[in-house]
Amino acid sequence: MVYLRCIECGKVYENEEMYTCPCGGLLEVSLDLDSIDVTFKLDGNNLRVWKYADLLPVKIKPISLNEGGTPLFRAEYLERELNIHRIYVKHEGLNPSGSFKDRGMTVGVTKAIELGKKAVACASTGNTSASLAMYAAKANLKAYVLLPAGKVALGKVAQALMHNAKVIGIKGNFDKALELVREISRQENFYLLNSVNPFRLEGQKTIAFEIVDELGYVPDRVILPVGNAGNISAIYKGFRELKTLGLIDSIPKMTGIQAKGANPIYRAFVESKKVIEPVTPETIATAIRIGNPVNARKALNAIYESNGLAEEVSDEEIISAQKILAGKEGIGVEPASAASVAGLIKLAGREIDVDETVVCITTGHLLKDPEAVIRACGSPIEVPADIESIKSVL
Ligand SMILES: Cc1ncc(COP(=O)(O)O)c(C=O)c1O
Ligand SMILES: N[C@@H](CCOP(=O)(O)O)C(=O)O
Repeated sequence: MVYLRCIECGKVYENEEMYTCPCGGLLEVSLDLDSIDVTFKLDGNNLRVWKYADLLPVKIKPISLNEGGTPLFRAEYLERELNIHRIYVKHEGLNPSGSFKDRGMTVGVTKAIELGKKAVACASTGNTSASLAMYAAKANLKAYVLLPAGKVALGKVAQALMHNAKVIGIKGNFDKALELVREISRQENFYLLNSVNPFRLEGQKTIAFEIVDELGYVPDRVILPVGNAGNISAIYKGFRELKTLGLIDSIPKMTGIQAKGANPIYRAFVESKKVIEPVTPETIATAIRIGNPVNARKALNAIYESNGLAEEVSDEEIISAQKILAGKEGIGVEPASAASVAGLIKLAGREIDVDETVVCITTGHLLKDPEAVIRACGSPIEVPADIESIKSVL
């Protein structure tokens, strides 16, 4: 049996079509882990989201585009430079739409079908909309997307448009778009697929399952960028479930990295608070340009309960980490994704010991934001079409 449980008042609901508790608290899916027969093996084989179907709360055949199974790269350059023995990068940019959101959408869109919904909707800084549009197309559902106009990377808008979503830009930031889409979804009976939807987050918890599956053990620390804060909450839940099932015996320190200009969770953490003060967000990492993260409470719980931490990084540190990943490790990520590695660089030698095993999650692909690349690297050199001219710039 699947229930939704309020993380604030503990009340439990059988109604699957709720996003928050009447008390205002966030809901999470509560699985009866004692009665689930776990048939998958954490043996490193057949990695993909639906390998873990025993722990995914849907009853019908999934709407799937073969999401998950992303590589865990050893980051040897960073290991040498930072003097940390084992650093891995889990490249979620290699999911079908180019971000980790696909893990959530395969479950969320399947749930939409199960509930008999005809349309899905989201607010987005870009990746959620690209993923929503792709999975809605596959499921033959209508998709509606609200974006902060002019603040979304071009690759992501292109994806949402081509996959047939109705894309609406608003003169406001992501937080405003989310407020609006929540109300519109209520009025129009759209299934809301932002991370306030607890079923979507169930898909994202498979990142934790895959890390253990691929590595063969539990890392000491997982570092990831934090925007609306669903992913850190979902991954932590994944580790918690494996521990409750007796499949692992420790949980990594969940380490959330925010951009300096969009850092409410970092601010709450440094003041040991459980409640955030929203900020007006601004950062080059548009994917995490979020000032009032909806999952802040879940994320802060994940950080405190796992003995993790929150850190902030500047836009310069983000771009520098993006260049190191691309130029030294061969891993192409969008700016927000590089925040995890920027955080690692900042915390190395301070908070992170030399013998820790660290997994950094890179959340989105380099090609999502080509304009950021040109700003960081400049445009290609142009020369006349002759050997001498080419040689002169080698
Ligand atoms: C590329 C990328 N990285 C990180 C994040 C932050 O994830 P979350 O909102 O789950 O904290 C997002 C979206 O929010 C994203 O698109
Ligand atoms: N970066 C996100 C912001 C929305 O987050 P969500 O997890 O609540 O959907 C995006 O790609 O839109």
